[in-house]
Amino acid sequence: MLCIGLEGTAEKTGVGIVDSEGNVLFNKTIIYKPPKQGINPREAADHHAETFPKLLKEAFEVVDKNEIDLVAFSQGPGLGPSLRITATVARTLSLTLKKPIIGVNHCIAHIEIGKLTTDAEDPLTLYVSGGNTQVIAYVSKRYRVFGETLDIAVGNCLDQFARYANLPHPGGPQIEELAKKGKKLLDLPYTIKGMDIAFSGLLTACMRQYDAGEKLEDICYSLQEYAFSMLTEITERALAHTNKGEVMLVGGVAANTRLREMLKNMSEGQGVEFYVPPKEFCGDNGAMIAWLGLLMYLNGTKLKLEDTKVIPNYRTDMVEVNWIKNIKTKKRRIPKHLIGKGAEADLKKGSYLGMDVVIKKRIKKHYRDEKLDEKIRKSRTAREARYLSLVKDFGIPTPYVYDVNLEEKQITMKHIKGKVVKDIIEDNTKLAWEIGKIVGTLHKNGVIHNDLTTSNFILEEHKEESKISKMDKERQIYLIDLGLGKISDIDEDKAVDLIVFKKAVSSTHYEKFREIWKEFLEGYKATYKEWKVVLKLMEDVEKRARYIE
Ligand SMILES: C[C@@H](O)[C@H](NC(=O)OP(=O)(O)OC[C@H]1O[C@@H](n2cnc3c(N)ncnc32)[C@H](O)[C@@H]1O)C(=O)O
Ligand SMILES: Nc1ncnc2c1ncn2[C@@H]1O[C@H](COP(=O)(O)OP(=O)(O)OP(=O)(O)O)[C@@H](O)[C@H]1O
Ligand SMILES: [Fe+2]
Repeated sequence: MLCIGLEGTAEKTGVGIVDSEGNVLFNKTIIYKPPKQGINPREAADHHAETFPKLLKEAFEVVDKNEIDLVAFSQGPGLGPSLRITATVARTLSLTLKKPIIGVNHCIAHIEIGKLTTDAEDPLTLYVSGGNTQVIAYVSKRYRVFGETLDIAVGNCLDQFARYANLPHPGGPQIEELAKKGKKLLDLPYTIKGMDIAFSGLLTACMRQYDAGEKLEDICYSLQEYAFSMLTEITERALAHTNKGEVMLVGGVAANTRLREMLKNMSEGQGVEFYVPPKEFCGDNGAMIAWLGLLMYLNGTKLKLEDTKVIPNYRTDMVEVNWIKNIKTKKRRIPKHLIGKGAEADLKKGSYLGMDVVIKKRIKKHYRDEKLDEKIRKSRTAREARYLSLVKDFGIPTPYVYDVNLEEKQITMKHIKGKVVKDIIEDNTKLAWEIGKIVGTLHKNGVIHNDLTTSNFILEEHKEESKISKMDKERQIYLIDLGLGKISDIDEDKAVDLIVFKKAVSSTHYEKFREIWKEFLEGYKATYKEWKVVLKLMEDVEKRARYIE
């Protein structure tokens, strides 16, 4: 069976033909070069209208058009005008050839072509391009987004900086070349919120450095080091969270050698495989649309012509996956001598003045520039120790800190005997109410956690019944992992704290998401009286990173 795929979500026009065995018979992409002020959606759409007929002619010179059995097109996410032209061309083609039509999700197409062209089977995927930045994993019948950008995509950040510095579009490859000649690491913002990330602060800071006359090579070097370390870190965080055994890098920015090197290095450190598709299949292309179209069609998806409307904000987790059947899942393994291995730290049991303790050591990350790595690990260790003590004063249970060693980047704290809330919350959603209360208390006191997930709460175990006094009967939930915490009374910071938690819950506890989120909000509202402002802002921030018509 042969499928022709049309890609046209933004400024690239792509046509590909793939057979049901996964052989790519034709694949060509033509990029629209935008004027200096950036992509104008109408002009990008005009480019598609001119380019599709040319590409189709070429494709049908390689494969007889009468042999085509299926027409697939990118239905979203993307720019409205571009998507509409692509859909129109696809409808016309389907009617002319009298063959069925199928609309596919562009982001998932990037992942599936990656799986086709590498040995990856069930990877955690970092998808980085001009329009998207997401960390995605397949869990329980859907591709779920564990982390993503809260503002602009990384490719967009690179392209916007390039334009500011008078470099041609697309900026990514230009910056990569210049970065090779840069040596000095500038001081720039490094923004991580749980498994989410933000780039606009980094972009503005680079523009200011350029205005101040810093060498362009050094800015490019620093921009790459910061942006790619941040991306590698959120991927590592999602890896520690999902325990997947493979990492894959896809999207246009996957062409970058430095980013590949960092992710490979991180994957080795976590003992998992790393994959990246050949360059032809990293950026937008028609073959990926054709291949996903085939997978869906052969597994029963049929689309009526009236259902071919474009979906500009088509989310990765909206797609019901029917083509993944028997999956061979590899798992990340935690070394035996540790009680836990997070994204940042190794956790070991120990003893301190006769007490049971946990030693949390932030280990060196060899993928990061050495100076940047030292700075991050030191400041987070100091911060975590400080905040664990600080929030105790608000009545929030945290493990007692016995010792802090900044040289070793190590904290010795009380060992909380119990279960991580992530493993038990689905059977006891009321725990979310308690978490809401803890977060409400933090916010009331002007503290932001910045890494709220159900892995960062521990429910203390019951002591032996006979030894329990009345007061002890109330089991306590302990808050841990405060390395990203900060003092702030800014409502937007509080809103982002909730977004981070919401996303962690919706990707991890999808079946109980509504109940957990409802309980959480009730606990939060009961504790923090300014909740209304925060919830309103949450909606605004959530909208920011989406495509709009
Ligand atoms: C919605 C869709 O249209 C959009 N497509 C897209 O952004 O094109 P893609 O081909 O996946 O990626 C282009 C981006 O990839 C960057 N890029 C290309 N080569 C690069 C390199 N060597 N280093 C860094 N970035 C690079 C470009 O600067 C540009 O931002 C997307 O996938 O989000
Ligand atoms: N004081 C403690 N007592 C008992 N177990 C703990 C304690 N601190 C951490 N742990 C265990 O170790 C795991 C990882 O700890 P933590 O989240 O602090 O590390 P991390 O590297 O910062 O993780 P992340 O991947 O969230 O960044 C926890 O989920 C928990 O299971
Ligand atoms: Fe793309």
